[in-house]
Amino acid sequence: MQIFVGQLVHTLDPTTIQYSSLSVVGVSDNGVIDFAVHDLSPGDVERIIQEQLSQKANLDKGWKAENVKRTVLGHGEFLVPGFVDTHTHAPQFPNICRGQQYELLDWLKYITFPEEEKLADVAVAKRLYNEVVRRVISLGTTTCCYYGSLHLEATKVLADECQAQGQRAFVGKCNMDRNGSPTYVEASCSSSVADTRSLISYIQSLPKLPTSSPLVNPIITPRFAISCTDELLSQLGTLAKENPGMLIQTHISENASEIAYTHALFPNAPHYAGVYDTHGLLRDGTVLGHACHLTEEEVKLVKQRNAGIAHCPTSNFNIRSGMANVGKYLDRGIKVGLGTDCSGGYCPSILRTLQDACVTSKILSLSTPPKPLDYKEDPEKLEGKHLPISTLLYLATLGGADVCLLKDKVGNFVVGKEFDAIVASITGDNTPGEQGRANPAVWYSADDDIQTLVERFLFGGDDRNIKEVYVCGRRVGGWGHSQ
Ligand SMILES: O=c1[nH]c(=O)c2nc[nH]c2[nH]1
Repeated sequence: MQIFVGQLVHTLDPTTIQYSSLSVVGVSDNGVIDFAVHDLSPGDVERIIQEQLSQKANLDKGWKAENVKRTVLGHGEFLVPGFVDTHTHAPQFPNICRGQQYELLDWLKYITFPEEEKLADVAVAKRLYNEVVRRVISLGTTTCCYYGSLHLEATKVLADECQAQGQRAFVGKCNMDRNGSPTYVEASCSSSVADTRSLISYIQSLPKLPTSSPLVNPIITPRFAISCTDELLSQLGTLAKENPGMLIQTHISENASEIAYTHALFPNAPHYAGVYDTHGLLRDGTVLGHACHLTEEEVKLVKQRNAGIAHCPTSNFNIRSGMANVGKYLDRGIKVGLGTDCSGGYCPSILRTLQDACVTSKILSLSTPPKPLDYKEDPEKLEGKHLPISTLLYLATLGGADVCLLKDKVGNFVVGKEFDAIVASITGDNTPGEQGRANPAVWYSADDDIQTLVERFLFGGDDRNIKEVYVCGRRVGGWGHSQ
């Protein structure tokens, strides 16, 4: 068992955040949160720990209290639930920061497809994916939805890396049997589906966590409607039907030219979302990347099907796609998480994505027409307002977990969930010559309360402020972590 003693923050729903200036969290050897007691005064800590340990010993006579490892956090340190990245492209990482001069369709043609093509070589995949997964973990992402390239063998390597480095992940091989480039497109619909089936079997054979949940999961990944023939979408719909609990990820309604092209390719579909729906690909566990320009009818359909949205604001700004109205989606009860969308997005950190989600909501709120003087604002509603800290942290953690159908497993520190967590630390020393873990954007003061520490971390933090990263109770990263 491990016990963490210190400050903590987590969310319980989109508008409920819990700060605790002193908590005790016990994590069993299988990685599950055994107890969590908050808002303690320092004099209570030892008594609470001893009560919990003796309860454990009473329940299990063979259990020994001497195997307990204690981690006591310092003042500028606190526990945050591990981040969930609901949308990123592992083969595109070498392109991070390139290509912002293009919009989506040209960006795919000139920047993205030529890079993804390189993954035909498994040696490239081995070098690249080791680095990608390591970097993503170092930024506090404990669960990640990865798009791979079109290649089966390279995508197996990506799954192997997540497994080896201990990251909870959903890994999919992109399906694309049309509208790629002459050298980057799948040979046929049948080979695309056959490779997808092989990848699913391969990933399902990887070892499980001590809780018997899988660490790495397959995810069905039709790249987007434009890149899939009707036949391919139908066959992927059949595959989805055969695997009712399996996640599906794709792009939707990202930019104006993409939407127009989709309508031209699928003239009989009622709208973009309808293309996926009519092929059985819009359901609970579908992760829709972007969703910047959904029509009212599409919003209703997404809610009806209980699909989730990966909000990718950094990418949406970078390649000038649009702004997703996350406040509206949350008001309608649609599941929403955050996606870094590298390399449309130029930063693999969910913290950066959270900051851009905040900016998106502020721009949308500034673009809302002024309200009449007698207008009564509904305090429960988020649409038209800037998103509060509670909602931003929710999107980065529990909201993402909900999108990935993991809400009952991870996303906050509720007893019975698996311990996916970050130990954040904002006490870096900025004295000249003492570079250490210093982050010049974060100003630490010994007077800071937990709310202030959290604000500083969310808006100024980076990997220098991510001291430890845990997945299912096992330390997998953070600075100072050796592999
Ligand atoms: O941001 C994006 N990145 C991609 O790789 C992609 N493919 C289709 N649509 C896409 N959008």
